[in-house]
Order: sequence, then structure tokens, then C-alpha cells
Amino acid sequence: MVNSLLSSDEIAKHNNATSCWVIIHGKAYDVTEFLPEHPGGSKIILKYAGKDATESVLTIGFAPNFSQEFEPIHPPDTLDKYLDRSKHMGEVDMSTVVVEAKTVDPSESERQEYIKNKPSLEQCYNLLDFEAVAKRVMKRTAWAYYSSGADDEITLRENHAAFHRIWFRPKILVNVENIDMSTTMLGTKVSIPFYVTATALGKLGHHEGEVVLTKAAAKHSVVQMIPTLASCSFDEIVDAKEDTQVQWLQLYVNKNRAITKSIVKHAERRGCKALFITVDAPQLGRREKDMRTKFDDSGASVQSASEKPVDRSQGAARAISSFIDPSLSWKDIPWFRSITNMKIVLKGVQRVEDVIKACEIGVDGVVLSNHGGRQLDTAPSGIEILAATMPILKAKGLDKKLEIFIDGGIRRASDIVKAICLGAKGVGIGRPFLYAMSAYGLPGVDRAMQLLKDEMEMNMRLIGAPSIADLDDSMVDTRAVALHSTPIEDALSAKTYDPLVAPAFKSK
Ligand SMILES: Cc1cc2c(cc1C)[n+](S(=O)(=O)[O-])c1c(=O)[nH]c(=O)nc-1n2C[C@H](O)[C@H](O)[C@H](O)COP(=O)(O)O
Repeated sequence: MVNSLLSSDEIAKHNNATSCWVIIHGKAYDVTEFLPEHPGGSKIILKYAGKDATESVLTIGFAPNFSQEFEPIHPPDTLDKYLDRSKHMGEVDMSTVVVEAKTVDPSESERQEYIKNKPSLEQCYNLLDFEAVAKRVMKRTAWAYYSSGADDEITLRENHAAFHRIWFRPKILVNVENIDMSTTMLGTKVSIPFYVTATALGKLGHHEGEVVLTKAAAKHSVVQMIPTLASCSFDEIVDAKEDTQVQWLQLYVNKNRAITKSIVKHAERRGCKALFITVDAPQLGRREKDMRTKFDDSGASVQSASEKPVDRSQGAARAISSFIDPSLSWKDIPWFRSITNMKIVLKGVQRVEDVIKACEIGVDGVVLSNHGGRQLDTAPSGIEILAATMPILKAKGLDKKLEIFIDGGIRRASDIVKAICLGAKGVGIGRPFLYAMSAYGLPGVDRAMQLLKDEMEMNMRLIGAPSIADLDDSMVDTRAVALHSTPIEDALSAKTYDPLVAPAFKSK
């Protein structure tokens, strides 16, 4: 017997903490018992008690009329995975559901106008151009989440600035007719030594989320690192890959190790080749741009599972990360070796002593990283740690014991070349691909990766290195890299590329 459709009046009766139903994608769910367990707190759900939580009339830069509520934060299979079937109340007659008009942000009309007249893809000549367009195309909350760094954002700026304190020492009269920028990373052959690093909540920038990055990575034969906090489900991202494409898993370790074990085992079964354990985020940093925009969202108040109010100004980041285990320590690392045959890499190592410990404990690699400046402010850049680390590893005969990657602030292929010269196997790139995706979707990420390849070929030709193996530390001068200056703002990206200044980026 086909169940009759539920009317919105029926759903509306369940609009409180003692009986709370919500509509998601045309189905009704009884989430009453789930309220105290929701990592984002019960308030955000009660805001939609008895109503439709999927849609909103606000739009994002790329896909108009795309939901800004449920979907960016939750993979689509969330409810099917975590809510008992008895709480799935049935299909809703959506013709009876009235979509509430939301108060639109006053700058929304200006944003919509810019979206209509944004620069063409061909007008983007480098990664910072995508940042300038994304800044005006994205919803404020989405831009704030992607662009924010911790505290005064000194490390965020330093990640980019540190590369400008390293100068090349190019060779001449080397036959550079043929350039081969291919290499291997953790045993995988790649066309160029960069990978798409893990960045959470892909659907804040594009309605398809992380699968856009999957498709671009396939086209350019680069590796994608799948984030624990992806908007898409893990299986959606893996299903979107091509047969020969390689993916890695980025892991935030859960206090509940049984959950962590099942995630790791599932990733290995689905073909992931490496496990990147994030070790620089026992707590997520204070990202004030993100906090400010979250702060004025009435539904954003964040409660811990125990209903003990936490600092609500941590925004969504805290809400979706309360499961992370701050007690994770070196003694836990051998356990990971016992549960998986994937390569194991520590992501977020920030001093040479810990690189040496990583060699001793036997992991396969480290990422020298400060989480894109989103964690401890005034932590050093990955490139500076690399410049300090490699001479010490070489002196100890440890430089071949593991593969070293860096990430943070990489915006030019010349940054990639500097990292390889100093001994990195490859580099991770985050925000640039998020901005390219948010502004132009898959064509944007495709162009961003192609621009990096074009730059890389030119840089290798001009430095006198026909192959990756020809890049060595004699080709860079790092004497100034540790001389920090903290520019009040990053002139390069703030002035030259500011759409308000750069004519090319003024809407027509
Ligand atoms: C930009 C960005 C970075 C995030 C990120 C989300 C965004 C929007 N998130 S976060 O919400 O928790 O901070 C993650 C994450 O899920 N896990 C992780 O290991 N690194 C996370 N990172 C850090 C990322 O993996 C790189 O370390 C960083 O992005 C490199 O710097 P660039 O963005 O300058 O390339």
C-alpha cells in the first residue's frame, strides 16, 4: 500500500524540542531524539522544526537557488546513514510546502550584478585572479570560511610572503628543449608535483562540491586528498574518480577510535592509496572572519552535545569538528600502521624535531604545514620549515627515510619549483582551487591547473632544469627566508588584484 504523502500542516505540528520533524529533499524525518547529539547543537535544527531545511532563496556565486542550509555542511547520505529508519516519516507533498522568503543580505544585489558581469575565464591569467573574482562572487559566509586565517592572519600572509624571500640561482646554457615535470608521490606517478589538498565544505563554493575537484584532478593526472569534513560523501567523491585516478584520505582522528577505524578501512577498500593524519588541529583555530559572519546568523549558535553552551563564535568550524580527539599523540601512531596498509603521512608537522621523530616512528611522509594559516598564528611557513629541515636530515642520513611535502601559500609554479629545489616531493594547494571552483566551476579548476603547468614549464626552462631530478638546492638562495616581516596586508593580492582597483576585474 503506497503511503499517502505527508502535508506541510502535518509536519508543522512537530515544531518543538519534544516533537521535531524536518523536511530534507522532500522527505520528513523525526529528529527529536537526535537533537542533543547534533554536533551543530539543537538550535540550528529547531530553527527549522516543522519546516523545510533544505532550500533557501539565497544563492551562491555559481549555482542560483542552491541551498545554503543543510547541504554545504552535510553529505547527502547523512540522514540515511545516521538516522534510524523508524525516524524516516515518509515523502512530503511539496505542493503544500510554502518556501519562506529569506531576508536577503543588502550586498546581495551587488553580488548578483557582479556574478552576471564577472570577468571571463580567459581573463584569469594566474591563481590570484581566481581569488579576486571569487571574493566578489561568493556569499559572504562562504568567502569568510575559505579565506579566513587564525587570529591576526599573520601566518596566512607569511605563507605567501615567505616564497618572496627565496631567490633563484638559474643555470644557463642547459639544453631545456624538452621539459618533463612528471614525478612520483608516495609511489604514484603524477604529471606535475602538486596535489589538491584537503579543504572542508566544498559545497559552500559550488553546488557539486568536492567532486568538481575530483574531475579536474583526473583531467590533469594529479592526486586529490579527500577531506574528512567534505560536503560530498566520501563514496560520492570516490565514485566520481576515473579508474586510474589516485586519491588519498585526510583524517581528523575521532575520539571514538572504532569510528576512525571503520573510516580508514572503508577508504582502503575503496582504493585510497595514502592516509594523511592531520596533526595540527587538536582544536580548530580562531578564524575571526568566519566567526563574524557566523555570529550574525541567528541559527548559528553552537551547542555541544551535552547542551553545555560553547563559545558560539566558533561558527560552523567548531560545530562540525567537535569529534576531533585532542589527546592524539605519538603513542597512537603505531595503531594506524596496525589497521591499514595504506601509506601513512602526518599532515601539519611544523618543526624539524618532529620530522626526525616521524622518521624514527616509521611513517611514509610528512606535510610541513600550518593548515593554511588557520591554526596557530605566527607558526612558520611550510617552505621555511623545509629550508631549515633538509640540511639537518641530510647530515643525519635521514633525507631518504620519508617523503616530505609542504603546503600553504603556493600561488605560482615558481613556489612549487622552490619547494622541489629544497627537497620536497610535492606540494599541496588548497584555496586557489576552491576559488577557481567557486568562481567558474570545473572549467575554472581546469584552467587553474593548466596555468600552473604552463608556468611550471616556463620556470623549469628558465632556471635550467629539464626534469624534476635536475632541481636542487644550489638553484635557490634561502639566506633571507628566516628574516620575517609582517606586512600589514598582503599588497600583492590585496592591491594589484583587488577587483575594485584592477580594471580587468571591474564588472562591465
Ligand atoms: C582553505 C582551507 C584549508 C583547510 C580547510 C578548509 C579550508 C577552507 N580544512 S578546515 O576547514 O578543517 O580548516 C581542512 C581540513 O578539513 N583538514 C585539513 O587537514 N586541512 C584543512 N585545511 C588546510 C589545507 O589542507 C591546507 O593545509 C591549506 O589550505 C594550504 O594552504 P593554501 O590554502 O594557501 O593552499
